[in-house]
Amino acid sequence: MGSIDSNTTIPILDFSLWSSPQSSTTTKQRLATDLVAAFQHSGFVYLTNHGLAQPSLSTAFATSKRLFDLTHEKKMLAPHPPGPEVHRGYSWPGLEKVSQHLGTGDDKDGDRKVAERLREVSDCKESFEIGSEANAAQPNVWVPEATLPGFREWGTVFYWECYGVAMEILKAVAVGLGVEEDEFVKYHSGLNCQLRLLHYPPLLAKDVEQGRVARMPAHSDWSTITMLFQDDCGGLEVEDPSAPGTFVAATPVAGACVVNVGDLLMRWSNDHLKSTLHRVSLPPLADRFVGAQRMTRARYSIPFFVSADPDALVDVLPACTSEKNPAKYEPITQLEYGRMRSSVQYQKD
Ligand SMILES: O=C(O)CCC(=O)C(=O)O
Ligand SMILES: [Fe+2]
Repeated sequence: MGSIDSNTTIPILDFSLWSSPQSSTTTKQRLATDLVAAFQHSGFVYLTNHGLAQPSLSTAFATSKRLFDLTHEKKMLAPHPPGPEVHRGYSWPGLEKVSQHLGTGDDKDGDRKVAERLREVSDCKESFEIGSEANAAQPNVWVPEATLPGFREWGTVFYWECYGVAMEILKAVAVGLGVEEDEFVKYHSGLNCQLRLLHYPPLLAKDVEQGRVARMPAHSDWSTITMLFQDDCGGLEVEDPSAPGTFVAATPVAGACVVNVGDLLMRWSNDHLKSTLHRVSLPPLADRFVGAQRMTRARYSIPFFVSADPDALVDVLPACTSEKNPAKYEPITQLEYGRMRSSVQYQKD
């Protein structure tokens, strides 16, 4: 499981140094260099003044709560379609893990036992996935308007707000790597990003302490980058790439967006930028467990996965290679890459 090292910090950068119209070229360049350095060393950064206004974020969290407060039956009016192809709509607690485990097919008895065990821990998280309305391959699955008025409109507008900020971040990454500002943006029309609402319901402290439940196990993201908004609960932990097995608490920083490198950008940059393992564990403070049946508090988070267009050809940037460090990867389209990753995911454990 590894230990937690709270002394190691994830850098905090003021993104207005990049995006403000008053910023000089030198200031922008410095921010871009610092951003790339953070992505190179930790794979994670906090951005303050990222450009998403506080009222918009407050509305996003309030909307997420309105959604998850609906009854199970109402949320199930927008179910995540079965199978690995389409990631849209509502995933009820336990679905994602169970379907991963049941996908292997070659050890039915083992699969069943794992699934049963996971059902016992089924309250670990629920999620709702939203994409671009233009993405015909991944059609959105909406809760009916009468059930959750305004949800569809909010989701559509917020998706594009996140996209706008993401493109500024990708421009800064490009400049920090010494390539054309639009090097990544040109492959990200916004068609293929994914907005996820996450709710981690309260857990019984003793179940957690005895290791029967987890919130989200360690993983890396498949995206180019991920932007993550989290409430003040805490629990996100990030592996220190220089000390594998050591996880650092990504403590909530008020108003900041956590941004991390995904696997696709790691490949694009010839492993120069790190797609770091991260997980959601328990809120760290003892005072968040209260009462006789001590429970952890609930947690809400909102990741926005910034993904390249399906036909984007992801080829290692020459700027990230040298004679001593040639390209480690063949060119691959985002679509092929995604397929390769989901087939591996469905085979493993
Ligand atoms: O909830 C969080 O803070 C992290 C979520 C996450 O890592 C993911 O959805 O990939
Ligand atoms: Fe993640």
